[in-house]
Amino acid sequence: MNTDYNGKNKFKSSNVIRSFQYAIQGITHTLMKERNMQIHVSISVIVVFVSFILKLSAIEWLFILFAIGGVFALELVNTAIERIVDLVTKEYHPLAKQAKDIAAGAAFIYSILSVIVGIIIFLPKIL
Ligand SMILES: Nc1ncnc2c1ncn2[C@@H]1O[C@H](COP(=O)(O)OP(=O)(O)OP(=O)(O)O)[C@@H](O)[C@H]1O
Repeated sequence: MNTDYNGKNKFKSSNVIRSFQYAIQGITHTLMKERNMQIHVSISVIVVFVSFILKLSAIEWLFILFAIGGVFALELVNTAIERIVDLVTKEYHPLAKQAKDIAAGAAFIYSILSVIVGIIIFLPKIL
């Protein structure tokens, strides 16, 4: 294990800027490799564009931004869990399936919630 007696990782960054760079690397990797993330980004661009056109209120913008940010964040966590599972085993294992499916379930629930938020905000304006 790459940890000392304090549980610190020997790869741990001591530099805040470098930590941000690693986070951006993680986001970029997910954007390049995960189809779901690419779909989220495409939909988010359209949603933000429509939000500007429809001149949302500040509260409506907050809901939209939390919906978009939450979906991105959960997709990143979901991808991280997929990577860890694949690191641990390439063989079929029921716990590997549970871990991946539960993480996917979390992302799915937030996506559904975001769609509902979108319907509540946009539908009355469009009708
Ligand atoms: N090692 C494994 N053991 C058992 N089941 C697995 C294992 N790896 C993946 N699975 C299952 O196979 C299915 C497909 O998994 P996969 O890793 O391709 O992710 P996914 O659900 O297609 O997500 P994404 O499209 O985001 O990559 C899921 O139900 C997952 O739980």
